[in-house]
Amino acid sequence: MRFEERYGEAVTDSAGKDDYEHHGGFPRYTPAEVGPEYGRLVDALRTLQDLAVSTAPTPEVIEDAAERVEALIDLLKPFAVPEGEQPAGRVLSLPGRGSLLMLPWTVEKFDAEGVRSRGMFRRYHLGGNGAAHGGTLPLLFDDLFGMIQHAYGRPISRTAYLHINYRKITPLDTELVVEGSVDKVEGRKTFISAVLKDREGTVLADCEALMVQLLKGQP
Ligand SMILES: CCCCCCCCCCCCCC(=O)SCCNC(=O)CCNC(=O)[C@H](O)C(C)(C)COP(=O)(O)OP(=O)(O)OC[C@H]1O[C@@H](n2cnc3c(N)ncnc32)[C@H](O)[C@@H]1OP(=O)(O)O
Repeated sequence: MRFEERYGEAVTDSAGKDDYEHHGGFPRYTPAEVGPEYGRLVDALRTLQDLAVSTAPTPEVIEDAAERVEALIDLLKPFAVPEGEQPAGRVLSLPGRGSLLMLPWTVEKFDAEGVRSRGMFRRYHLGGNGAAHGGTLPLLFDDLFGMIQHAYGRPISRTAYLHINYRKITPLDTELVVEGSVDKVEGRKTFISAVLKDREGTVLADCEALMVQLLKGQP
């Protein structure tokens, strides 16, 4: 299957084709085929996360909610699968690639020249005084860097360091854009940088990182 068919319209012909023989001990990740019901579930769970950290229900409602969540756990538990087989994280067309851990951002450019993603930090990501938690920005950048590596055609690598400059407060519920690209490659080392901006183009944070290509069997 052609690369762009696997990853969708955000991908252009210049997207790299990496070699899975050099992915250390990582399982082979392939895009997941899911129906619209999967995106619906992830979206509902994200709203639930927002509500879980922003509501103060009565004890009766908390009891009721706990029972319903426990029922949901019982429903899903029998379908547990090993890493690499779950759709979460493997659906490029969904916000956060369908993973609840990732920021619910949507990739709009994915090629060898770089990756751009757009989205919002939500109530779930609150740090204090209306701003995104400082720890959520490295998550956004680190995941973006993984995609940049992939789009550039580099084998899966581990982040050796990640340096963030927090330039301005990152607001919640505001559309933002993050974009980055490979700066240089030196043997196993890939140097990547990216910038987070608001819609007016104000830089909120910038980040640079070193990713080191894994050796055969390296975890
Ligand atoms: C289906 C669609 C999916 C698409 C998306 C898929 C996304 C998937 C994304 C998955 C993404 C997953 C992402 C994650 O999971 S990132 C998870 C967080 N990162 C880690 O857990 C990494 C832990 N560390 C390690 O494993 C090792 O330290 C690594 C592997 C990084 C290097 O240990 P290794 O023993 O192998 O190599 P080396 O030490 O000989 O170093 C090699 C070279 O690098 C240079 N160096 C090293 N460290 C630093 C440093 N801090 N500053 C400056 N330089 C540094 C070093 O000087 C040397 O340079 P040189 O002397 O050769 O010039």
